Amino acid sequence: MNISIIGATGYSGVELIRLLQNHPTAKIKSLFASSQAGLDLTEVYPHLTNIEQHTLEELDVEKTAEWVFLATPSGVSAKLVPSLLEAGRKVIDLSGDFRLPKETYESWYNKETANESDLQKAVYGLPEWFKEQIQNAQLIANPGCYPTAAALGLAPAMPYIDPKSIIIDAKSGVSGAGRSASLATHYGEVNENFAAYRVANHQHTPEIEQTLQRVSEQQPLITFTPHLAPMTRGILCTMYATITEEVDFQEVYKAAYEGKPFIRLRAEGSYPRTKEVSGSNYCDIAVHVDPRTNRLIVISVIDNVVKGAAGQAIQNMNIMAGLDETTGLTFSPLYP
Ligand SMILES: NC(=O)C1=CN([C@@H]2O[C@H](COP(=O)(O)OP(=O)(O)OC[C@H]3O[C@@H](n4cnc5c(N)ncnc54)[C@H](OP(=O)(O)O)[C@@H]3O)[C@@H](O)[C@H]2O)C=CC1
Ligand SMILES: CC(=O)N[C@@H](CCC(=O)OP(=O)(O)O)C(=O)O
Repeated sequence: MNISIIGATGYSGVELIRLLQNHPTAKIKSLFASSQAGLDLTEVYPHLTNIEQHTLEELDVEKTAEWVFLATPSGVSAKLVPSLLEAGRKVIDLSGDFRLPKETYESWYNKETANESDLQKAVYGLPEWFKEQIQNAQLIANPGCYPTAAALGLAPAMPYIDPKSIIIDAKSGVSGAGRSASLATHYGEVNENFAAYRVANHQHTPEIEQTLQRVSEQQPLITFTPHLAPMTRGILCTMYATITEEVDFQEVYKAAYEGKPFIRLRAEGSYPRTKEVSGSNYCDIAVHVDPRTNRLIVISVIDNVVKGAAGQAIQNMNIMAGLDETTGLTFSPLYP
């Protein structure tokens, strides 16, 4: 399987490079960048010295291989994907451009996306819930990092909770914001610091609602509050919802995720931590029930650049290619 990565110099791009090294049938053929095109990969990432030898190229659709991963900022793939599909490529887009209906995307991202007919071609790549559709897709909209952690954590509970009562309190490491320098992610601003951001207007809100609606008969209305935590990798979501039907939630989750290799349902009432999934494609989930408030409380953790981006993208590629979905992804988290 010959691979091209567009946006290879970003954090998700370089994570794709790391993970694809463990893949038995994938081979990186070309890496494309934008402002850093023309440099050797090792000039941008010296940790890959003697491991990957590539010159970063300026994008040319003709030069892309059969499998294309787009790890570019929002707005870029909306323009590139139509010509990649036209050229017969199989495309996995890590950005938000193909995840939402046009109007919803444009109002939450404040930019234009592709036209309706191209948007219709995309399959939402959350394998634990949409594997069948992914098998036949030519274009995957790889889920966002927060939506992956939140939807995997809440989906099994949807029939038994009030969909309008959901509160998602999420914390992300700084790599979620990408590699470009910014004041918000500057060491002096993030270290020993902790803050909420984009309260009531984060672009992942409609994506989480859309997924929870697709996996149930419910119309959720969520409160989603992201926070920036002083760590490099990881997302932890603590999620609250009012219980409408008393069931054994541990059993409900066990049944929902049986045979799903990357979901690790932890003991009821336990406390998954971000380091326990760091560098891996696992999503660890624990359910708690608070009888005093009649609320379900779910904790879910992922590595934002692996299950939240590059790892999930490779899981999708495996499914599209008819391989076992775990191919090249069965390594342990990096601990401590
Ligand atoms: N970081 C994360 O945890 C997650 C990220 N994502 C999504 O994945 C995508 C990539 O994110 P991330 O890796 O963090 O981003 P980075 O900012 O780290 O990297 C962006 C990459 O895109 C390239 N690029 C920038 N502008 C253009 C352009 N106009 N045309 C082509 N290439 C361009 C850059 O190239 P150069 O260096 O040469 O300028 C760089 O390789 C985003 O859409 C993001 O939302 C999704 C889930 C999680
Ligand atoms: C910590 C941090 O800044 N995280 C980013 C995650 C963005 C992302 O993944 O963007 P998509 O919308 O393309 O999925 C954010 O909150 O915007």
